[in-house]
Amino acid sequence: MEKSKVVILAVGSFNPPTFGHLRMLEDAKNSLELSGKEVVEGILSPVSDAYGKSTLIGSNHRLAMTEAAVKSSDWLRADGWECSQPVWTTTLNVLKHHQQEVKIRLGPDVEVLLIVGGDVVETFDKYNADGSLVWNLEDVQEIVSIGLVVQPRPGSDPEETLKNLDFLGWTQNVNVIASNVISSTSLRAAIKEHRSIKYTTPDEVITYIKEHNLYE
Ligand SMILES: Nc1ncnc2c1ncn2[C@@H]1O[C@H](COP(=O)(O)OP(=O)(O)OP(=O)(O)O)[C@@H](O)[C@H]1O
Ligand SMILES: NC(=O)c1ccc[n+]([C@@H]2O[C@H](COP(=O)(O)O)[C@@H](O)[C@H]2O)c1
Repeated sequence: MEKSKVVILAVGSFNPPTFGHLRMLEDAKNSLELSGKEVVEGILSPVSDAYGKSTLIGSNHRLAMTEAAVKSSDWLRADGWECSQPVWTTTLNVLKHHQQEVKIRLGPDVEVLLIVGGDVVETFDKYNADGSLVWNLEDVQEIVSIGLVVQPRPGSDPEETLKNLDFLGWTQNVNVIASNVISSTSLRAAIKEHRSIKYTTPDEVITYIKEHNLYE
């Protein structure tokens, strides 16, 4: 049977992009592929300057750095649509934009899944200073019904937030993957199981390991 094809979308500041962002995407790809899906692309979408976070540097720099960050990847790409918008776009609408674009470019059956770190999930039920919710819960519900992948981060407990939201009856559709812990043991295990170790160690080390068939 043909595997279902998916694209993973990561939104955020990328101010600057880090190995943490890139590992999050590699881990999500590994996890989705273990569950029988084919991951055809990963998109990193820097937020527009109009998001208004005081620490944000210009999106021209954040997009250029994100493009540089994915240069050595054969499946990740930076996308400038969101940051070229003059107004801030909600994450649901960024997701919908890519759903439409991917259907045209890669085919009508290719799904787009959002990936976020645990810290973002923790903001799902939080309020802004003006008393409004940070996220519209209907947006979160729609994102989750499409399919959400979460990677916990140190100090975040996304499962607790999801449990609190579970009265809404839809959070079972969230795929919480293992957090990103880098150790030599975890790299040896990943190599044995044919999972990616990219962005855990320099590319030169990965090439050496491959050339010498180490840890197989
Ligand atoms: N090390 C990491 N592990 C898992 N997810 C991560 C990691 N670093 C970033 N992310 C996730 O990547 C997405 C984009 O994050 P963003 O660019 O806002 O980075 P950030 O590290 O949270 O930035 P800042 O420190 O400026 O708030 C978010 O979903 C965030 O949770
Ligand atoms: N309601 C929403 O759609 C919503 C709310 C807060 C953050 N976000 C997104 O989450 C990402 C991370 O934002 P923060 O760096 O503020 O956590 C950004 O891409 C931002 O656009 C979306």
